[in-house]
Amino acid sequence: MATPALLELSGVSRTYGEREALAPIDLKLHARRCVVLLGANGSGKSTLLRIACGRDTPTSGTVRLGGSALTEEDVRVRTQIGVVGDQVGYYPDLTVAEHLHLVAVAHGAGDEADELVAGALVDCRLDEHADALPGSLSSGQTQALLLASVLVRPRRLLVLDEPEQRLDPAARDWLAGVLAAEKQAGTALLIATHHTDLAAAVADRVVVLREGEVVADGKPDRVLAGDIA
Ligand SMILES: Nc1ncnc2c1ncn2[C@@H]1O[C@H](COP(=O)(O)OP(=O)(O)OP(=O)(O)O)[C@@H](O)[C@H]1O
Repeated sequence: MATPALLELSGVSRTYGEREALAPIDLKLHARRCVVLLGANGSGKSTLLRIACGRDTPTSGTVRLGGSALTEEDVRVRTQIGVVGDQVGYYPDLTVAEHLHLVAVAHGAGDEADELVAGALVDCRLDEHADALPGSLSSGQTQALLLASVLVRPRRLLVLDEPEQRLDPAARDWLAGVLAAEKQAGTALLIATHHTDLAAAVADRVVVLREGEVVADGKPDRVLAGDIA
């Protein structure tokens, strides 16, 4: 019997006023799999991601995570999702390590919090900045801190909106490695990006949006080669 999808969007659309930002879309995402959304500015990627992580309500359709309906109100279901988006959130008076420790404990970590933080600091190349205040980090290091923040918490799904932003090419390679390890560990990944290199490195499936419509959908090599229009 086929394994049920972890995340299932059925007939999901989003309209703002008269404007249809996202036409009805079906999308299934399984554990250990990565779907990457590509598309020009304004094509609907972030809209889809916000709905997929329960931060916005679709105009039509349903979202299910692990078989349960995902709604803006249902914290129990949403807590299984780690999100990296536009918002930069940290306590400015806590050090990088203290911030990560707080996030870990807030998500239920006990004695293992120190180990989780130490691992995320190394994985995100922040170990030399553990005692720095977040405000003193470079923009790329700040992006790494946002990623580290989702690695110290339990997660079945990561929803990442342009996780490569502010990262230099070497750091983008590092990011691809971290995301590959996440998949290996069983996490499902839904990512919006403008970097086809990242899509080629981590995606199992690439979906291209144009003005809210899916215009290509398939395996990365075929979609990125332009075989699927
Ligand atoms: N809160 C909102 N109110 C009104 N319109 C919105 C809102 N959010 C998004 N839109 C519109 O929906 C469309 C899709 O936007 P969205 O942010 O999803 O695109 P995107 O593909 O993520 O773009 P980018 O690559 O620039 O991040 C755009 O036309 C945008 O103006």
